[in-house]
Amino acid sequence: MQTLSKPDPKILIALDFADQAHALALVEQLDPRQCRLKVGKEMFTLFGPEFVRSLVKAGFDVFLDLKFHDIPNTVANAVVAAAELGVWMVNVHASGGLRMMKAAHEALLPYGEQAPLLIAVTVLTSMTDEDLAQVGVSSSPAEQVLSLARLTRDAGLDGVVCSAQEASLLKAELGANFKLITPGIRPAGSDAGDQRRIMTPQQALAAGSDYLVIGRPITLAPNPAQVLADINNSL
Ligand SMILES: O=c1ccn([C@@H]2O[C@H](COP(=O)(O)O)[C@@H](O)[C@H]2O)c(=O)[nH]1
Repeated sequence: MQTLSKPDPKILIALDFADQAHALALVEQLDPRQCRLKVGKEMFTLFGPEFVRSLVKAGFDVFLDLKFHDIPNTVANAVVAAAELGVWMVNVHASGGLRMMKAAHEALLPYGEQAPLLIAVTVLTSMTDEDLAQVGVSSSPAEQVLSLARLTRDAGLDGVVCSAQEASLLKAELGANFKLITPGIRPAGSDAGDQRRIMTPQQALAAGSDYLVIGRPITLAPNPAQVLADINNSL
């Protein structure tokens, strides 16, 4: 008997809306086999866990992008709370340190196969050399991303958030199974906005990104479902 493998959509749509009805109108046009959804700080703060549960109930894999950064005990309890929501992926800040990341990883072990993927943010895709220098980091973004990605791997996490510009370096250094989630994706000709380390969807996938986070180029488009379909077809 032939077994059908579960679809593994590469695009994670960042739902960054101040209005829940607007977000849900977009979600209704989407198919969980074609994309996953990302809920970040804006929508979680406005609409809370109930909003996340409604997306999970509608059949979507949800990346809860709250970037936890706190003492180990607090972060461990926060990722457990995320697991209880049934999300597919959750994240912490790698700069919270090795002990913090290990505590988060260990807190999810009782969930076994049901645990969400646990990843760590390295250097925000909005940041340049100059931004890093202003917060006391003298390394380049690529050096800092690699150093934090190694720490993340040592803590036992599943992967990192980085820019696609660092993807080929990280795949070569950390191996194929260490997942790379890359925001800062901009289809050719679209506005970079506040993002600085950007790549097109096609370049990002070729460089080794596992999942592409795309927000405004899809959500602000007149026909978001068509833009999603066009990007998926181009990959
Ligand atoms: O380094 C990071 C980490 C997270 N993000 C988030 O991704 C989306 C990107 O949205 P766009 O509209 O495509 O710029 C957004 O929710 C960020 O909070 C990131 O951009 N960079």
